[in-house]
Amino acid sequence: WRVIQSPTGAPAPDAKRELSQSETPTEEPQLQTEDETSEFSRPTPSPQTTPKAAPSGAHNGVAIPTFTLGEHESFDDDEDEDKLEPPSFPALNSAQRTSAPSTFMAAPTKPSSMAPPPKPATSSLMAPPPRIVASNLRALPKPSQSMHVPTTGPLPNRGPVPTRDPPASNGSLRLNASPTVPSTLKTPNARSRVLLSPGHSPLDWAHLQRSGENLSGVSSLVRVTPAMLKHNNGRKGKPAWSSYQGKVYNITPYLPFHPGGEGELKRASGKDGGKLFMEVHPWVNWENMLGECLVGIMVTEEQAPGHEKGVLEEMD
Ligand code: HEM
Repeated sequence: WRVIQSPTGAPAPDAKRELSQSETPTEEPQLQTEDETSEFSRPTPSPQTTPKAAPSGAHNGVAIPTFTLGEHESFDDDEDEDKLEPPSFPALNSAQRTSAPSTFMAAPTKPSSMAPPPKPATSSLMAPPPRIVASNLRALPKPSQSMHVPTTGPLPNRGPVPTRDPPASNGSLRLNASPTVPSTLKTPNARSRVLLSPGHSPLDWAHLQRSGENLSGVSSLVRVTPAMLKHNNGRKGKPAWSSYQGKVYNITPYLPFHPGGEGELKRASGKDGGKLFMEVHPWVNWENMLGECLVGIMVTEEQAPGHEKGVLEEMD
């Protein structure tokens, strides 16, 4: 534990640095001087070199060697590198040091009794860092060329904005809209909910669907021809049917519950309402909303048996 003390009586590295800052020696160096004299039988060192050696490494006569080595490593580029003390290990009186008197007795130089700390760049366990050459640096894209995201103007190759915006209120505007431009962008009033009459909230509709009431208007599922669908357009007391993805629904009971208003919903009467529906609110689950209103499935005229016509005439 005395290995931190220099055999030449030179102060420890910390003491060197502190001395360079012109600090006044204290009483502690006296203890250090005595210790060094008895240990190495050397004359009392110069007062210029001894005073601050004790505070940095000796506490109650015990030097702490651990940080001394670390500091040597961390100050590789320090201008005082050549004046550094010998390493703390092995101990000054160890067999290793006595077998190498040249390094032990010589003036403070780079420690030769210990292998120098490995440098990461030359370690065999780590691949050396890639060389950075000027040509590589020039090959990197400039931020203004490829990394820059334009903040104004149209985004290239993105296509039209999908119609997942809030629905529009005026269907005629959407119908007149250009097919390449989202209709919702041209609609002045993008969202127009109607004021539903009392007892016709979405929750009321949910209750009605679960009530068991026949909302489809038919006793069993029927095969609906295009003519049948067109006929049931909600006019003149006829039910309003609308098809969606090959299924036909009776939208009549839902009309007063439709948040977009009866007028909007009636536009899908007697025909395939899928296109209109998807233009306005593709996020709405049609099949869940109108599950109890299911009338049947779409078939061709040839596929329609005669009794379906009977059902149609019944409803007329
Ligand atoms: C036939 C099946 C349909 C069902 C089940 C249905 C259901 C709904 C629902 C649940 C909402 C509220 C949406 C929300 O809260 O985000 C809504 C709103 C609306 N629907 Fe429909 N709809 C149907 C058909 C249509 C059709 C065919 C049109 C237009 C031609 C339309 C136009 C609107 C409009 C304008 C709104 C109000 C805007 C809004 O609430 O954001 N709906 N519809």
